[in-house]
Amino acid sequence: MDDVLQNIMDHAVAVAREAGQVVREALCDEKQRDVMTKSSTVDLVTQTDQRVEHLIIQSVKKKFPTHRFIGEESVAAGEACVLTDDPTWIIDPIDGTTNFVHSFPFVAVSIGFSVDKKIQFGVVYSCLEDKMFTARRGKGAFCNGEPLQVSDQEDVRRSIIATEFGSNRETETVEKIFSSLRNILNIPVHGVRGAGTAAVNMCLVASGCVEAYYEVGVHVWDVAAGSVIVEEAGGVLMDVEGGPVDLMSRRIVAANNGTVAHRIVKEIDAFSPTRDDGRDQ
Ligand SMILES: O=P(O)(O)OC[C@@]1(O)O[C@H](CO)[C@@H](O)[C@@H]1O
Ligand SMILES: [Mg+2]
Ligand SMILES: [Mg+2]
Repeated sequence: MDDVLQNIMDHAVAVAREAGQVVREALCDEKQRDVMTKSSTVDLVTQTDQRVEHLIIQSVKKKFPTHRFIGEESVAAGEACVLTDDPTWIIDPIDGTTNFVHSFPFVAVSIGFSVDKKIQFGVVYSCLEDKMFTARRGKGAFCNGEPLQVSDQEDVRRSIIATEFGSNRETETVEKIFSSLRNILNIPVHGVRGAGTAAVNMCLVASGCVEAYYEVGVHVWDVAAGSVIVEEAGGVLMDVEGGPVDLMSRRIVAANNGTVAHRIVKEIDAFSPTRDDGRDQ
């Protein structure tokens, strides 16, 4: 299985690079950034998202015809979002579509690969920075081939915390997001940041320049690849209420260590969006 998995991962890296090239080219063409909307007027999608997901899935199907897929835009088009024990590619063709539309320079192709419902490897290609983040379970995390290591900071007061505001603008949700943010700022922490993509935020944790990232409202395709990259860089994952993380729950804390993660959890005003797999929370 070892060599087989490496072969699959090599293909993921190659197709992520190819997809990133398409995204970079599309950035120069207004038409390919024309905006459509999904769950809300600020949940954006472009034909480039759809084109890139199609490219990745077709390329994988040719080489690995029995594998399954969970792709953001396929799910938006009505496909089921179900994780089975079968080999499954979990794809966000463009993580940071809003950034892409505005040429804000953090845009990633995110590919996680799961077997037995466990993420085996993750590939995040931050294509405008030309940074290829990779991690295979048990084999370490890398950026452009250089090993990654989380920050050794234990004191949340000396930390940078990353989060996002998401695309749900219902009053109650916005209130909760700001309540968590206020609590965390008031700890106080050195700063709060957000790249506009969950995948890149997680790679920033893995790289050691951000101590923790948390968000309620992410989807499995935003965080599948990043989850193994964080863990392989020495970090930890947990639910926003401190229990074990569940990638379908749309809630995540990714941190450099348990001390920082648990401290952040204390300040999060948690809520439970509808799960990606439609099961009860
Ligand atoms: O829609 P996209 O561009 O793939 O996802 C981007 C994003 O909005 O999704 C997450 C919330 O769903 C955020 O972390 C992130 O900023
Ligand atoms: Mg995304
Ligand atoms: Mg996306």
